[in-house]
Amino acid sequence: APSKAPQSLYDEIGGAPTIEAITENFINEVSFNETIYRYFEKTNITRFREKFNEHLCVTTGGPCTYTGDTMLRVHQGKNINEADFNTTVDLLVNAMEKAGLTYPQQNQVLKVLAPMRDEMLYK
Ligand code: HEM
Repeated sequence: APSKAPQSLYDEIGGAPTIEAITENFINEVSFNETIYRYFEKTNITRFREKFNEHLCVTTGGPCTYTGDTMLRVHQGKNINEADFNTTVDLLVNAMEKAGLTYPQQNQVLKVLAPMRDEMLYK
């Protein structure tokens, strides 16, 4: 039998509805975390939702184009420290958990995001 092409993580987790659920959960998590919410006080949430969603779609191998700014540019001037970065990752993990991703699926996402860390810290 012909072998099937490997499914992307995007397809495996349920595609667009799941990505949208993660984004929505993440926004919710941030809004309940005083320390991290502080960074987002002046943020246009409509834009953030759209760009974060696209970014997550691309991160999971989905059929999207990211139209936002680079991670460096977006987080520049915020002087994000390691503790706050780690807290934000925890919030993202909660968001993925609540969207039904398994532990290995969550780790796959974090593995793709990990190299972007240096573009965000202390800029
Ligand atoms: C875990 C890795 C992270 C990813 C993948 C990520 C991704 C993104 C994306 C895609 C945007 C939207 C870009 C755009 O509008 O063009 C954004 C915006 C933003 N991010 Fe992150 N981010 C991460 C970590 C963080 C952390 C650790 C903080 C702060 C503690 C943070 C604070 C912000 C803020 C405040 C904005 C809105 C920018 C603004 O209002 O000017 N992000 N991020």
